[in-house]
Amino acid sequence: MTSSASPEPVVAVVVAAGSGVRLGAGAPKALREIGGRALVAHAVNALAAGGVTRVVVVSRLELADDFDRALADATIPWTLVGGGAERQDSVANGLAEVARVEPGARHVLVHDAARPFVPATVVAAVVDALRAGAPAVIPVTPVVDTIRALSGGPGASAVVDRSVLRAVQTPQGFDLATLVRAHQHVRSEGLAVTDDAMACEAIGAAVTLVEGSRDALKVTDPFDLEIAEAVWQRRRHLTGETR
Ligand SMILES: Nc1ccn([C@@H]2O[C@H](COP(=O)(O)OP(=O)(O)OP(=O)(O)O)[C@@H](O)[C@H]2O)c(=O)n1
Ligand SMILES: C[C@](O)(CO)[C@H](O)COP(=O)(O)O
Repeated sequence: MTSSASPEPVVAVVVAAGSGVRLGAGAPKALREIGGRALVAHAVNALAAGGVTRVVVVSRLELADDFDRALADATIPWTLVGGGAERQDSVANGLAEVARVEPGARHVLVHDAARPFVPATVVAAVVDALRAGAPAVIPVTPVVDTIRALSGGPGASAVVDRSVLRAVQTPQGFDLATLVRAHQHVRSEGLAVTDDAMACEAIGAAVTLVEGSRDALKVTDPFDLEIAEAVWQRRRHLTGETR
């Protein structure tokens, strides 16, 4: 007799509560539109295409009505919670909501709304590695430029071996209990982390790397928005999607 149990839910926290300072004046970054759809909606749909079944979107609550409209036709269920002063605080708020809406979840992804076009294959690779038992999984891409580290006096620098460097992306995937414990540790120790894998490493969890994609670029400044538009145009012509 084979089990017909449905696969376990895969929940994601989508962090969208940043100020978008580097992007400059205009609509909040997560609500900027490409192809008539907000970046946060593209990000949620990208996660759904990779197997995510529910999302908790962490936003600036004063923008809740705008997020409701932006996510009205999202392809999976979502709930909205308020963000915090730093990205790690927003993640912590999202994790608290995950415990409320999906109490049985064992795994969680954390994704930047600022990475709207992560390919489904990358999302699926993160989920697969989690299901294979990894406590923390991050997508990474090679570094393509020659890199120098600033060192010593003014103008001093030294080349760094780029073959051992990787650029880290999201969605990052975690054993949920591990990530919750990691964020408790970060908060109690007053640590600042720029991603959630750092938090898990701080409590000794091993971090597994999977192949990322340049399509998963983070929209940080106006140039990135132009690149993201080009990624969307390419996808639109390949898939015929109109939005
Ligand atoms: N307090 C914060 C800060 C960031 N983020 C989210 O974390 C992701 C990555 O952050 P970043 O690209 O730095 O976005 P911003 O912080 O908005 O950008 P900036 O630093 O230019 O203000 C974004 O989706 C952003 O919305 C968040 O939810 N809460
Ligand atoms: C989480 C992240 O996208 C991984 O590269 C990155 O650390 C976010 O940094 P930001 O300064 O909050 O954009």
